[in-house]
Amino acid sequence: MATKLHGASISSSCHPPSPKSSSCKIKVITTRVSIQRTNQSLRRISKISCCSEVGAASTNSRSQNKRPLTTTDLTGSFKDGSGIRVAYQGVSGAYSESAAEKAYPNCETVPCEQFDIAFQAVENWIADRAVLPIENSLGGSIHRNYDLLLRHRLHIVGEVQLSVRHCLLANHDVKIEDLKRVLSHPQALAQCEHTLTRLKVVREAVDDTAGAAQFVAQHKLKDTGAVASVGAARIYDLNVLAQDIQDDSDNITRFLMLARDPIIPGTDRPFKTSIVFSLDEGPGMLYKALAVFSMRDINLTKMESRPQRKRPLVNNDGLKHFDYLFYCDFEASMADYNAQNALKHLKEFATFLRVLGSYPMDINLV
Ligand SMILES: O=C(O)C(=O)C[C@]1(C(=O)O)C=C[C@@H](O)C=C1
Repeated sequence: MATKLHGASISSSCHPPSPKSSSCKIKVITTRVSIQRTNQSLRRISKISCCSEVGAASTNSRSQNKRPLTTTDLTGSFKDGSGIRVAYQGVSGAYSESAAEKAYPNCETVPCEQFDIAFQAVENWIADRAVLPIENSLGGSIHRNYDLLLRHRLHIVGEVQLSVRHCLLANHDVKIEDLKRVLSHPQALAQCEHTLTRLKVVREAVDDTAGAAQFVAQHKLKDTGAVASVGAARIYDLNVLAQDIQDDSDNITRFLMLARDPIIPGTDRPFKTSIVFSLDEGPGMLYKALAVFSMRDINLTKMESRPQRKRPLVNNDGLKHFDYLFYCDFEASMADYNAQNALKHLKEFATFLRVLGSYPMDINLV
């Protein structure tokens, strides 16, 4: 199983690949990730270093053997995910890993201890993509990840909707009535509220669903179960005591795919764009902001407001108000003039505006 990346494994002192900086990065990876991984990274990093030297005048034999970049180098492997390393929060068997595999079927998944580490793994070129759960049809928004989107500089390059079917897992000789405690990710516990209330068990939140399964198995617990996937049951050799224990059979989590660079938005298929903005305080300000979309017939699919962490309170004529950031998804590509005009219009009065990404909509639910 892959080693989980943790905070200390990511050094912010290493920067995007250049022939000079890659040795520094390799050192970081060598100490933390499995040897096999390191070799793959070495190959990848040396390939990138090679590319960055294309065209440089040099007479040594290494330079003479270099071939020019082709379109396939730029796009080929990213199509089916082979050669891509995708960072996710959790351990093997987490739903985020399944989301990564749905988006990039042949990718190499990189488990990370926290969401923040997954972002840093991409920023520091340890991974090529990060996958991030952002909202669930039963549990709602994953607020922390909205905050992380703004704190980091990654771009949204895709979305994946995954049907999440939770199981109640326990060690092999444990019966459902033996359970006094159930471990899982807080979102998963919230999604199984009814079942867990009926069982009268104590709920304990842990970092991810598969991590809960791993803990129960490793410690051979007899009075504790885990809410996790059927895949996690297989990986950690646990018994499935109950299947589909989520409160509603339609339990869908939406994940975002993040990369260092944005993709070029297209108009060949349905696209979605995610933005974040802030406004001055005053009557009708949000109404005015949303009107830039409605007057152009652009459909909004999601709206989320989060307090501005650095200045939560604004002073308005002696009255203090919370100052908000508005996250908004709309159904249009940034290649579309209509969308460009809407944002130009919004920018005229928004106090802050950032496009988080323009990416193909996921229309296949798995
Ligand atoms: O713990 C996991 O398996 C995750 O991938 C995280 C997560 C989440 O954060 O929402 C993903 C999907 C489910 O909604 C439950 C948990």
